[in-house]
Parts: sequence; structure tokens; C-alpha cells
Amino acid sequence: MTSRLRMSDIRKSYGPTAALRGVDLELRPGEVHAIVGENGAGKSTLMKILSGAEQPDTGAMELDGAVYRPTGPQSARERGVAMIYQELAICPDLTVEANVTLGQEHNGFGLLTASANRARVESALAQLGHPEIKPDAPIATLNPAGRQVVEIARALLSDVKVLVLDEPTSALTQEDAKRLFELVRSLKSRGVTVVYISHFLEELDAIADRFTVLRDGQAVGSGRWGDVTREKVVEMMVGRTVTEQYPRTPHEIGAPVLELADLNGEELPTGANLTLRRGEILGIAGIIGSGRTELLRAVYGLDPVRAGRVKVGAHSNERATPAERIGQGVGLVSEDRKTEGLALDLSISDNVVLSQLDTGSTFGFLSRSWLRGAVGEVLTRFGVKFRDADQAVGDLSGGNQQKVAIARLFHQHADVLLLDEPTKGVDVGSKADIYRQIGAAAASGKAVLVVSSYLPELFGVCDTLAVMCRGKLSPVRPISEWTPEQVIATATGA
Ligand SMILES: Nc1ncnc2c1ncn2[C@@H]1O[C@H](COP(=O)(O)OP(=O)(O)OP(=O)(O)O)[C@@H](O)[C@H]1O
Repeated sequence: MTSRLRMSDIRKSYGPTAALRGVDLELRPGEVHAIVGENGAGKSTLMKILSGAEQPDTGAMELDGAVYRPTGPQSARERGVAMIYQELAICPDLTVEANVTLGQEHNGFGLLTASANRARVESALAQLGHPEIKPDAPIATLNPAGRQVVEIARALLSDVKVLVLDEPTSALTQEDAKRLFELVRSLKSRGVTVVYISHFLEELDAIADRFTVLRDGQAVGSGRWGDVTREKVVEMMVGRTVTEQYPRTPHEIGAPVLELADLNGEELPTGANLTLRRGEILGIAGIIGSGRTELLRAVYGLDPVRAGRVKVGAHSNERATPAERIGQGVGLVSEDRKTEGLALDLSISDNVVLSQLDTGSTFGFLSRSWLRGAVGEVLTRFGVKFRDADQAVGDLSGGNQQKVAIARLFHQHADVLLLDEPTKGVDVGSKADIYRQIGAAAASGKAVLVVSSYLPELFGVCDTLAVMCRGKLSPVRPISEWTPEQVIATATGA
């Protein structure tokens, strides 16, 4: 079988961090090639090099038998290689059409009449099975799935040969994820090579043909997906056997610590009732946009509360600010760690102690070396892959940033933990570390409210579960009284 693209002995370091240590990768025409590996293994770096966003220190690439050495993303696109990022790169203020045609002047777009331009954009969207997306709609009005389709349409119009998707389903509903898989299959049937980065090994069963595993900047295995078991793939990723995906720590449920009565946010949620008790892990399922994030934000004081009651311990105050909530022992890990979670330019250790400094704890007076030691211990517990606690958080891989955000919350000694998609972008082994810490927190009497779109995780770690659908929260029931089918039916209002 001839290869479409070949990367040989690719090396890349960022200062003292060796992100890639001599990686070989071979991609074939019309295949879906999965790239898997732990957080920080080098997946994004390798794909940035492939798509021209980063330059390798050494190594060579070949596309269809010819030397391939892109000088930037545009030069890669001109050769037919495009990457679609987790956090989509699209300009929100522009229209769909302007986005699709952005940078495509060399393809004749600049020379075409406006109506011919529009026709090509409409035809690309129709081919992708999304004729409902209108060329003159502003990007900001589309949901994440719609924005992704627009990015793919853009790649399609530049005659893409290799399309890289970086964790494409992490912001999609199950329905949209299924449509994306269909789209990937149709790209494949046209001979497009799709490189697919994912931490959800289950979804790879549905679409992957072959795979490559990266570990610590090296390719440690590759082959046909399905020829090896999922357990074996995980073993290659982490270098050991992961026996328990959902470790459980025995814990007892105690007195109520958070009570919501008829809580109404600005728009969502509408009339939410819930009691969270000490030692309880309560999950909230629901589709993206159903109001789960808004519920946590309203409780934490980030979004206004229009009506209803919020009681935290002995404090009955629905209009508390986040600083007041922190003072009452409430902590939040936001879904959107980039804009409101972490201070990316600050060091890892400053980020971990940040909310404690805010509340005026004695940390402000402690020596840096003591701080570094304490922070190092917390980070190790959460399996954060870092070089130095003084390193900027923004230099860590996406999944490791997420682990820092969680480690920070656990370090804050909060009694009520609000976790919004806590394992988003986190690898399989580290997910288990996070579940272990959630269990330990419950065992020590803390109360945990977890919003997640990943049902196996809710079933694996929660004691109780409620489902949000269009702003309405179902009654909370023990997890044993739910089945995944019931959760999906309740979430979709079926
Ligand atoms: N701009 C940068 N500056 C410094 N170090 C970096 C930079 N980008 C990546 N790294 C480091 O390179 C290594 C590989 O990171 P990369 O983002 O490629 O991992 P990944 O496999 O994509 O992880 P994840 O699953 O968390 O997205 C990590 O140790 C990371 O901290």
C-alpha cells in the first residue's frame, strides 16, 4: 500500500522539554488514522508540525512521494493538509461564507463572482449533509457542531488530502457526534486521509482503520484498529496495565450541605430543585446547552439568579458573589478553563494557590520553596506531567492544564466541589486518578456535584444522578435506579 504522507524521525523541543523524540508516522490514502496517547505525549505537537503550525527541529516529511516542508498553516493547506482544532480557530464575527473562503484566493475564490462563490459554499455545506447552514449566517450564531462543519467545508474547498481532527467530539452532543462520524466516512470514501486524535477509545471502534500510539514523544506502537484489544492500547499508552477505570472509595452520605429550591437562572435553569449531602457524588447528565453549566454558574455566583433559593451549609443567600461562595467553602472547575479557569501566563504553582491567596489565606506569607514542594505533591497526586512548578501553565498540554485546574480546586479545601466536565481532554489513566481523588474527597465528607457528557463516567463514579433537559432538572435518584437508555431518553425529552 502506498503512503499518502510520511513523517520520519521528527524531533521537537520547547526549551528543555523534548515534546517529540524521533517520531515516524505513515498515513495512507482514504484511511482514518487514530493518534492516541496520554496527556503531554506529543499528539498535538506532531499534528501541528504536520499542518505547518510548528516547525520540527529535525526530521523529514513526504506527501505523495514529494518532499513536504510547509512553512505555515496556509502553505500546508495549499498542499492539501489542514487541521481542525479543539478550540475552533474560526472568526466569530464573520459570516459562514467569509470563513469558508478565508485564505482561499489562490483557489480562484478571489476571481469568482459573488454568486459563484456562494454556490460553491452552499454546495460544500450540502455535500457535508448540512444544507441548513446558511452562507450569510454569522459564525457566532452556530453551535459547536455547526462551526466544525464550517471548518471542514473550508478544508474541503481547498481540495484537502489530509484532514486532522483534534478531539472533535469533545464539544458535541451524541447526535452531532454521530453525524460527524458519517461525515468522516464520506470524506474517507473520497480518498481523504483523516487523522483523528481522541481520548475516547470507544468512539474509535466506530471509525478508526489504523492507529499510532505516542508515549513520551515517541511512537510506541501502531497497527490496524481492532487487531489489538482496547486494554492493550491503553497499556501501550501508559506503559502499565490500568486495571480499574472507575476506582471507588467507600464513602458515607451525611447531612445536606447544598440545597437548591426552585432555582431560576437568567434563562436556564428553570425551577431546579436539588439537595446535595456531605459525602455524596451527585451527577448531572444532559445534552450540551441544556442548562447544566448555567446551574453550576448560578450556584457559584458567576451568573445571576432570577428566582429561587440557594442554601450552602447555614448560609441562605442566592445572590452571593464567587468570592463569597469560596468563603462558604464552595469551589468550581469551569468547563471553559482557558477564559475563566486558569491564568495561562502565570506559573503552575501560582495557579494552584491562586484562589487561596484570594481568600487571604496564610499562603501569601509562605516561602516559595515550601510552596513549590506543597504544589508538587498536589500535582503528582493528579498525575500532572510537568517539568517545573514555576513553568507557565500555558506551556502544558491541554489535558495537563485541565488536571491543574482540578488539582487547584482540591487544594482549595472546599467542602462543596462543583465540577463541570472535569475530565474533558484528559487521558484514560489520568481520568482514573481524578475519579480516585473525587472518591477520596467524598470519603472525607466533601460533597461533589459533577456535570458530565460522558455517561460511563457518571455511572462509574456517582452515587446519585439527575438529568437536565431544556433547563428543567429531573428528580435526583440513586444511580442504581437509572439506566443509560433512561438517561438519554430524559435528556432528549423523548
Ligand atoms: N508552546 C509550548 N511551550 C512549551 N512546552 C510545550 C509547548 N507546547 C507543548 N509543550 C510541551 O510538549 C509536550 C507535548 O505536548 P502536546 O500538547 O503535544 O501533548 P498532547 O499529547 O497533545 O497532550 P493532550 O492530550 O493533553 O492534548 C508537553 O510536555 C507540553 O508541556
